[in-house]
This record gives sequence, structure tokens and C-alpha cells, in this order.
Amino acid sequence: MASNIKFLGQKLAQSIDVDLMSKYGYAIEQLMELAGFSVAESIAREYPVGKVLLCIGPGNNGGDGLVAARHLKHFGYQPVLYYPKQPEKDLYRNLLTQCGHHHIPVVDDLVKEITASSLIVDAIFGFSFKGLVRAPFDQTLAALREASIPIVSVDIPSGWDVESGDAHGVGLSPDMLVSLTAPKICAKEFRGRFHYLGGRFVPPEMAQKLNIPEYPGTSQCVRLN
Ligand SMILES: NC(=O)C1=CN([C@@H]2O[C@H](COP(=O)(O)OP(=O)(O)OC[C@H]3O[C@@H](n4cnc5c(N)ncnc54)[C@H](O)[C@@H]3O)[C@@H](O)[C@H]2O)[C@H](O)CC1
Ligand SMILES: [K+]
Repeated sequence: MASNIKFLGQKLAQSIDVDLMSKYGYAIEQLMELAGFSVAESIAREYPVGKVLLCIGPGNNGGDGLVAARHLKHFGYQPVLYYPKQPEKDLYRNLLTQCGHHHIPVVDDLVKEITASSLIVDAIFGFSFKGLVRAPFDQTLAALREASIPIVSVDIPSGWDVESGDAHGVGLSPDMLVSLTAPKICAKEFRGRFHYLGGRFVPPEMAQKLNIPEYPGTSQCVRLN
């Protein structure tokens, strides 16, 4: 590890998120934009341009994926979205509209799209995931576990418990993990090649408490391993 960075449990991760949007004055759109941008930049550091299948979940982890898709398009990748459960919420609807205007298609044949892609982005579940994976995402994770192309997980490898990791053996095994704000406790079990940190919005007071490493230059991400 590049620094003595703090690993967050589920409750602490959620309370930091609340602090960022109350005490520190951020709007969720700002945090999500920077989070998703940092995911796209991390990907651009390690994987060549090509077709990227982004699997989008029903919460803010999915929102980060929608933002990342748009930035990947600007970087020259060909993103497509698999988005089986689309909540009726302006935040996500607006992000999806933006993707539409960037000619990023929504696809529904997951197995076919896995075969046609060179990279998968797992933006299904983040730090609010709890319990056993419910439908339809149980099927999604089962299909992704069969994939032979690399997976990049946003914040948490989907299916993993935020603290105890892949306790039920149904989670993904990503090649890259992009932790946001600070890694969660489950990231100690990450065995893939690339562990990055993103979400360069943490104010200095909080960064000091969490031992966040310096981000180099103008970069939105920093490698942790
Ligand atoms: N401060 C930051 O670092 C920021 C991080 N961001 C990202 O936000 C997610 C956390 O988002 P949240 O909306 O709280 O939750 P999730 O996306 O993890 O998922 C909630 C979603 O999932 C459903 N769900 C929960 N458990 C299950 C289950 N067992 N089976 C099926 N479905 C489940 C639940 O019902 C909700 O619909 C964080 O990880 C970052 O990626 C922000 O974007 C910016 C600030
Ligand atoms: K994820």
C-alpha cells in the first residue's frame, strides 16, 4: 500500500458521504461526476481503447458508472450500458439522457455483449450493498463470473460484503478495483492487478484523518498497489 490509508467500514463510508453533502456542502452530482471521472481515468491508465461493457446497478454506484461511460467515450473508448433496473430518479435519468446524446447504447443481451467487449465495468453495487444478491442481479453476477475478459469494479467488487468480502462466494473477481474516497475494509481481500483510489474531492481536514495519499499533479486517481 502506498500510504497508511484508512479502510472504511459500511457505516463510516455512509456517514462520510453524508458529511460531504451536509457539513462540506457538496451536491451529489458533483461527487458523482468526480467519482465517475476518476474511474474513467484509472481505466485509461491501464487498458487500451476498445469496447467497454458497463453494468449499471440501481444506486449511486450505478450513477458513477453512467458518468464513467460518458468520459470513456470522450477518451476514445466504445462504451455500452447494461442497465436492467432503471430507477425513476432525475439524477440517474439525466445521466442516462447525457449518455444517449453521446451515442452510448443501452443493450440487453448480456452474454452476447460480454463476448463482443474487451473490458467490463462493474458499477452494480457499492458501499450500501447488504445481504444476498437479489434478482435480477443474481443472474447478472453469474454471467459476469463466467466472463474471460478483465473486470473493473467501482468501489466494491459486486456481490462482496463491504466488510467481510466475498463471504458467500458469489462475488466478482476484478482485475482492477477503483476505491472511492478511501478503500472499504473488503478491499484488503482484493487480489487483482490494479488498485486505484479516486474521488479527488476530499477536503484537507478529512484527507488527513483518512491518510489519503497525494494525488499526482492534475490526476483524478492514484494507484494504491
Ligand atoms: N463519498 C463517496 O465516496 C461517494 C461515492 N459514490 C458512490 O455511491 C456508492 C454508494 O451508493 P448508494 O446509492 O448508497 O448504494 P449502492 O449503489 O451501493 O446500492 C444501493 C442499491 O442497491 C440495492 N441493494 C442493496 N443490497 C442489495 C442486494 N443484496 N441485492 C439487490 N440489490 C441490493 C439497494 O436497494 C439500492 O437500490 C458508492 O459505493 C460509490 O460508488 C457517489 O457516487 C459519490 C460519493
Ligand atoms: K461495484
